[in-house]
Amino acid sequence: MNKQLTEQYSPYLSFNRTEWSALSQRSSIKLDDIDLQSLQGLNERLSLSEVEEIYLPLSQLLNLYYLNAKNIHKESNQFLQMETKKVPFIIGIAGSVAVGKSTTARMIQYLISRWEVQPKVDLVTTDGFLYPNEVLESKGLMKKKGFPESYDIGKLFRFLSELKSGQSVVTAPVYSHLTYNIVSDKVQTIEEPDIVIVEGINVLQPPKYVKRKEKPFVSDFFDFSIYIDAEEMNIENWYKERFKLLRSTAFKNPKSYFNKFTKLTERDALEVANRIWKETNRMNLKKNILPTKNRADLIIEKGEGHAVTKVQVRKL
Ligand SMILES: Nc1ncnc2c1ncn2[C@@H]1O[C@H](COP(=O)(O)OP(=O)(O)O)[C@@H](O)[C@H]1O
Ligand SMILES: CC(C)(COP(=O)(O)O)[C@@H](O)C(=O)NCCC(=O)O
Repeated sequence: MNKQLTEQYSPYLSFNRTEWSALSQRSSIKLDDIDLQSLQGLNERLSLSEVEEIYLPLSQLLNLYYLNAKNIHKESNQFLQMETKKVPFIIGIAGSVAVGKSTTARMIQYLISRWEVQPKVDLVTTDGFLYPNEVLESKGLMKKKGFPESYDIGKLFRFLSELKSGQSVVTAPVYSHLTYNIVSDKVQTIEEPDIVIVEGINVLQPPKYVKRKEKPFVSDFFDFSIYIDAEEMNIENWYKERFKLLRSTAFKNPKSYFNKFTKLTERDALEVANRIWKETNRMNLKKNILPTKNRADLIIEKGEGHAVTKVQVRKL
């Protein structure tokens, strides 16, 4: 099929970088109104031109979806003669380990908080819904961290149901990348949010590990979902670069689960990163994450240096 026909039958509208970044001019949110230092503080590698050209238009599009969702919520409740409770707009962000989900989520959180309506926007990562290491060990799943079976998906459903039923205070469990485990005595408290961003590798996955078939998809609770994608080679490099960086920073903390790797030579440490990537993260990407890409409302394709090359938006 030629390109034009493929696009005609695709459920997505496709924008190359030039087309998408031209939308930046149409955005009512301007980079001048944004505290650039705070934005850069989110991730020192973040290029501000990338924020302006790619993430400002994205934030503007999310703003349209948000305002419309608020309207339809109010009007349909009036029609159904139901009380209109404050219910948060939920954005899901999916993609491989190391593709940039947390960075993108923090950036979107920041940009949303600068909207004229100044919504209260919270960010939750699904890491917190992993089973604690003790449980993973007993189930023989330590090398399958991040695979569907390593998450307490029932707990994630309960959390999302509480949010979507308008419960004013909701708590989420917390994961520490330092100890590589759930922090049993800590929770993240979310109070009266307008928007919640739920970021994680598993957020677009089907409920295949739930015994009762009638369980919903995690994404049934989302008002908008984003999948971040890149060539596997790039993601692997980003994973290894991050591993190298952490080795010279966070891993040095004696409390770090990975502290033992600081004692290895650079070559041996990279060998470990290589093994973890191949045996766990790459396998998970191929088997469980990439197949969920076409469930997203918007797909971001990234190339070298995290530069966005293409954005696809589901046709309405
Ligand atoms: N837009 C971006 N520009 C530059 N570097 C980025 C960007 N997004 C992510 N990174 C870098 O890529 C690596 C993986 O990003 P991270 O957000 O931690 O991924 P994930 O949450 O998907 O595991 C990190 O080292 C991060 O600094
Ligand atoms: C906890 C995670 C599954 C979550 O991934 P993230 O949402 O941070 O991309 C991942 O960071 C992880 O620990 N994967 C297992 C193998 C590894 O140590 O990378």
